[in-house]
Amino acid sequence: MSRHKLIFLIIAILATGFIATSLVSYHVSRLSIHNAIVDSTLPLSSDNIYSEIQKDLIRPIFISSMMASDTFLRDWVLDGEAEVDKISRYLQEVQTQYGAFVTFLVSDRTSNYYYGKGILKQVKPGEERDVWYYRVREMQNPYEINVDKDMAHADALTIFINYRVQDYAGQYLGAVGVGLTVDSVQKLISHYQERFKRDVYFVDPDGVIRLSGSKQHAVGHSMHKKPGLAGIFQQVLAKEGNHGGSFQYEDAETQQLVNVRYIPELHWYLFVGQDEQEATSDIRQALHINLLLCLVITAIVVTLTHVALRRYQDKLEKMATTDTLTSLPNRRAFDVVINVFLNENERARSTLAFIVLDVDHFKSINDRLGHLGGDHVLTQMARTIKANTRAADFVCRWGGEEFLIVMKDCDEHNAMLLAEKIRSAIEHELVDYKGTQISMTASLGVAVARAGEKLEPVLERADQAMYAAKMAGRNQVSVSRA
Ligand SMILES: Nc1nc2c(ncn2[C@@H]2O[C@H](COP(=O)(O)OP(=O)(O)OP(=O)(O)O)[C@@H](O)[C@H]2O)c(=O)[nH]1
Repeated sequence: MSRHKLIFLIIAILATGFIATSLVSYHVSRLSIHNAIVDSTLPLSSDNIYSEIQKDLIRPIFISSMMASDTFLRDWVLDGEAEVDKISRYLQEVQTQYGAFVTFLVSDRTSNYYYGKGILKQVKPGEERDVWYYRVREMQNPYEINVDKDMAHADALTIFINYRVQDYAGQYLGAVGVGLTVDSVQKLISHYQERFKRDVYFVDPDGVIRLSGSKQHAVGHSMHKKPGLAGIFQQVLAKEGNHGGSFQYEDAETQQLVNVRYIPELHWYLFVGQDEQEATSDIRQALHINLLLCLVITAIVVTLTHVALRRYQDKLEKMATTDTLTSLPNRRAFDVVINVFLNENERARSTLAFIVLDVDHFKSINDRLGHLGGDHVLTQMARTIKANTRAADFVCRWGGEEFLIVMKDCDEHNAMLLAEKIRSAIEHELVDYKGTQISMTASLGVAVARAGEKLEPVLERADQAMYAAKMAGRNQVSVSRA
């Protein structure tokens, strides 16, 4: 497998592994957040809001019950409702004492609606605004909670506790009670909205939003005009017992989760919603960081692998093309570079010279010093040749005790000069081996490549020249003339 293919495979394996694990963990976290919101977070918020509302309503119920059983109030009605001042002062007093928004009394006998400032009006059976009174009059329960507009306070939306008043014999006398502004509920909604980043709003059975802390679900908007919510509202209404539940819908391409609960005291539905996208923004950020880390890790692994492979390959190439004894390039290295030399030579229309060098009587050196001694002499010989050639010349170990020198841009005359220089250097050098001084000679054959001449013939000529030098008595240079 090529290095590039291997690196591509590593990238593919790492990227697939990293992306798969990141995506799987993202989806698992998202699912668990989704389930947590649907199963516990939203129902819990809804429970909390509901219990806060109930808590807020207990005090006014208690005040209303106290008023309904008050002997002064009942006696005043039974005594013919004389001196309106007295009852309005009473109502005013209760209002300031207990911090109620409004206090009222409706007498069944006179139909008068009393409040802190006197008589507000008279209730009438056909009046839409007075429907509540006739409902209270007929009801079995001692009180009801009703959300309505308060006429005494410019039709402000008010939560009324309507308590039945009876005389000492249990005969119905009228209705009494207090009203609370919906401000406290509104504050509660805003508090939840800000603290838990949830949409909190109340919807009446007609689908109109009555109280809201959410900008998207403003007061007065209708559920039926909201594409995702309309269906949910229908489902809630269709459910038996008005129990509500958890739902989800798409809104402006984001997934919305909502919990709906019926608040019997208000006859409204409490909606607590959450944008799933917003709730999962942290894990989405974590996914992006994960993917970025994966990218960085993949890049590091790939770079390290590339560098390691490159070094290993270079080392292998060097090992394959270097002679281990002399550290000179070997014949394989010659095969690689010679084509480059030949091409360059042809392009430059220059001359390429070859020198084949063979150590004289090397067998006898081996015999005398042993094989290791022979190796030592060969290593030394390589150094001497290298020391007497230019950096641009190519020197390699050609075979056993044979060396080849290739010189670019070199004519026969210069090749002969160099060969002679090397021969002389070898002749005058004494190699020390374990205290024994060894002198050597070498025979060299020179051949210069003719224009267009192939490699084999010129090498053969250099070889023949070297043999000629041997034949002529060794320790000399011979040239093969083309
Ligand atoms: N120590 C050592 N000996 C080698 C190596 N390679 C070849 N030889 C020996 O070099 C010797 C070459 O001997 P011959 O080819 O007979 O030639 P020669 O003794 O040099 O005689 P002429 O070339 O005729 O001057 C052989 O005995 C080889 O075994 C090597 O790497 N190390």
